[in-house]
Amino acid sequence: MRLPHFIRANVDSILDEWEKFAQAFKHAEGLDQTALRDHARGILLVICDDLECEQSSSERDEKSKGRAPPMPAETEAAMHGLSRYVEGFDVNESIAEFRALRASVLRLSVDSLALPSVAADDITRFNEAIDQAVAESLARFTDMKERRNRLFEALLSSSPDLNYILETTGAIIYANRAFSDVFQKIPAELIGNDFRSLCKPFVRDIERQLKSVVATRKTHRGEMFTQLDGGEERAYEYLLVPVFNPAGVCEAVAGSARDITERKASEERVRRSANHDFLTELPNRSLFRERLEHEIKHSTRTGLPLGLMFIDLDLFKEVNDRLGHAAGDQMLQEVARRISKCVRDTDTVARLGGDEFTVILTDVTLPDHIESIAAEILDELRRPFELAAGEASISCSIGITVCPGDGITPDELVRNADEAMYASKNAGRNGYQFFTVAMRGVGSGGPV
Ligand SMILES: Nc1nc2c(ncn2[C@@H]2O[C@H](COP(=O)(O)OP(=O)(O)OP(=O)(O)O)[C@@H](O)[C@H]2O)c(=O)[nH]1
Repeated sequence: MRLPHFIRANVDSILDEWEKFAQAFKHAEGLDQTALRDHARGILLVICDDLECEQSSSERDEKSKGRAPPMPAETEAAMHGLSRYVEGFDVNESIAEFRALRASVLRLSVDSLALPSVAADDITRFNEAIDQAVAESLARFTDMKERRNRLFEALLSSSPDLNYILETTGAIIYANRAFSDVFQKIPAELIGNDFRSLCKPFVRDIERQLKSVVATRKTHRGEMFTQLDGGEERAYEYLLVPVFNPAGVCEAVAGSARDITERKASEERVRRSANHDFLTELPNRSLFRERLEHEIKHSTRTGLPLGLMFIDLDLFKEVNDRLGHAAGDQMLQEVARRISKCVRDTDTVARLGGDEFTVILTDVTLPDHIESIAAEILDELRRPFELAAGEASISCSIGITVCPGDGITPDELVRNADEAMYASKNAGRNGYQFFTVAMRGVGSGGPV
């Protein structure tokens, strides 16, 4: 009996035997019998057709050297390679399927005593045909794999994010274009380099995080601010992700980093605009309240008094009326600068709105300190203002209260300073007054 006839007559038994083996593959899980068997049956039948054709001695020679005549585009074996790629098989599993198929055919043909009558030539040709099928299947499989690699490479290369893969020791396995651009290299130059040697400014952090990702097997997320390319400082958010081999061992760490400098700057602008006055860039009313509460607690803790000043420009309306609103704005900006110059960085100058400013003086060790700053502010504001629309002069009225002497809550202190400022206006402007109990209820007393 010829081998092709044996295979055709026993194809189901051969496939039953083969299937027991093929089902054990990790990636065969979830595949039904039809999907698993389809190509195996097809491949066997194609081989049978081939064995049944006469073969010249030169064809036999070529085939035995692995040079079969060119096949049509999609042979059954090539389709097998494509399916196995899509189903997620690995190369070894794919090759093992063919070995098992060969073994099943040969063993069953021996067991059923068909062998003595099977022509030796059929066996040789069968082996060659199986080798040919392996080659076709693998060619298609690797073709797909290479294509996928090419596409992933294109995807990663075109990404503006920095993408890279590291050995667990820190050596670079892969770096995309954005990553290598930052270090002013081409990607190939980076392969094999130790990642830590590129990132000197934060080498300790990276070393610690790399170890931790490998040890904990968990993704690490972080943000860093650095001058990676020696230029201006930039902000990055980054991920370090452990990559596991099929045995579950962490074999590499995949990293990506995104430049978030612009986003951070815009968040900072939003944060500032919520807390700062647009015109003068000083803290606004809400930040002033927050700082005052904070400084009262600080004063209670340290036992050092705190001074609060309310400053209102005198007859500011006349500047607006004479030189225009824009000139008034310019004066308010300059007033903010001049007041800020009179105090320490740790003090707070705020604009509550209109022509009203406040100053929180912290850690007042000498009682005279507040008075001398008030005098300095008065002097500063008395100096003429060179505005775009012309020269202008102004003065201001200042009300002062002290914590804990005059009060210990924000509301009390604000009311006191406001009333003292009104007392100063009433006393003829261009001066300062400390709060006294006698002033209570005389000023505007509005809430701040
Ligand atoms: N240019 C400009 N003017 C403002 C702004 N906010 C408020 N003003 C003006 O500031 C002036 C404040 O006037 P008031 O404080 O009521 O009175 P004043 O003229 O300063 O007089 P006294 O406070 O009584 O000394 C008003 O004319 C407002 O229109 C601003 O952002 N820019």
